[in-house]
Amino acid sequence: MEKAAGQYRTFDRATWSAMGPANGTDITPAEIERVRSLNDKLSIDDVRDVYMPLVRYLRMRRDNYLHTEQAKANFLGTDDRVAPFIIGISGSVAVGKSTSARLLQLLMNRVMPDLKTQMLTTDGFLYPNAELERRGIMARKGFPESYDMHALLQFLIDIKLGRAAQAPVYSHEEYDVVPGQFTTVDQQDIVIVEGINVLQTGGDEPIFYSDLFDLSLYVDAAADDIARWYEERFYKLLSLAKDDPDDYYYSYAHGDPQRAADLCHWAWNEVNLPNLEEYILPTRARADVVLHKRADHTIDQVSVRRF
Ligand SMILES: Nc1ncnc2c1ncn2[C@@H]1O[C@H](COP(=O)(O)OP(=O)(O)O)[C@@H](O)[C@H]1O
Ligand SMILES: CC(C)(COP(=O)(O)O)[C@@H](O)C(=O)NCCC(=O)O
Repeated sequence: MEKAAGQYRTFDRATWSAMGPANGTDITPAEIERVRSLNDKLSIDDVRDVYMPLVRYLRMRRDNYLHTEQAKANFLGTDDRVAPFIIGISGSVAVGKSTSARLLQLLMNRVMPDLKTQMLTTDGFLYPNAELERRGIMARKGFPESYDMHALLQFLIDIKLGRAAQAPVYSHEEYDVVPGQFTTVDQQDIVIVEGINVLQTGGDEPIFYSDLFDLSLYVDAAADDIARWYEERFYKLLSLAKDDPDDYYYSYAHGDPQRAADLCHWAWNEVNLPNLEEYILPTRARADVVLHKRADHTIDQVSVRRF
């Protein structure tokens, strides 16, 4: 699905940055390092020019949501606590969604200390490898059918109903879901959910799972740039894995370099790129805000959806 003509207003970085707060940001280089993913790039200028105006925009949208929900409750005569505001962050594998998600959590907690903001990823809802093997879809990890969409939908519904909700945890090092490990979301005001599938509809479920998101962001870049970032990250991960026998990449880090190169090539060309083209990019036109990255990972354009 291409963006409809006029559907978005696109701002270059200088114009967008003027919408930020006058006093910039007090984020420190150490905090930036803490949220930055391996091989991603993030600077204080990026925080000031792109993310501070974005946090202002998200805050305005959440304030409006709160007013609408309170007005609805008054009209209906209910005294329900306003449900958490759920923000989704989507985009390709290796585009840097996690950096954006962790940074937004940090900034929102800083700018709105009276509100509780939590961030989590959807990869915990991937079926465990044993189940992917049983279904014969091990080479489809990340595609819609590799997620337990029913569980993910129920998780988001529980959050909206104000119940304590538990998300399973995925380990990239083990390349599998970790048995018995969970992240709990309870009584938050804002929940940031990051994953390649957050703008998808959710298969045969009665409600569109994407409808549970109150606002969505899409991190966008040219596929050739993301392919290069994926490869650079792959070799950094390989180097980090060489001293850890439990890491999925350990045997690749020590074996024939061609075997490692083949894995990298296969994972991008046969799994992550087709997934981007067939299932992730087509959802971009539903995002409320699109952050576009250049080849050097810096954001040069911000598009805000008008309708
Ligand atoms: N094999 C791996 N081992 C350790 N960490 C990984 C591995 N693959 C990805 N990651 C990390 O997991 C996070 C999510 O990666 P990914 O799903 O590709 O999305 P994105 O790059 O858009 O955040 C990133 O922080 C990335 O650095
Ligand atoms: C776990 C992933 C599907 C990403 O999931 P996400 O956190 O974006 O929901 C992806 O990182 C992955 O493992 N893809 C399979 C092919 C590969 O090894 O890259």
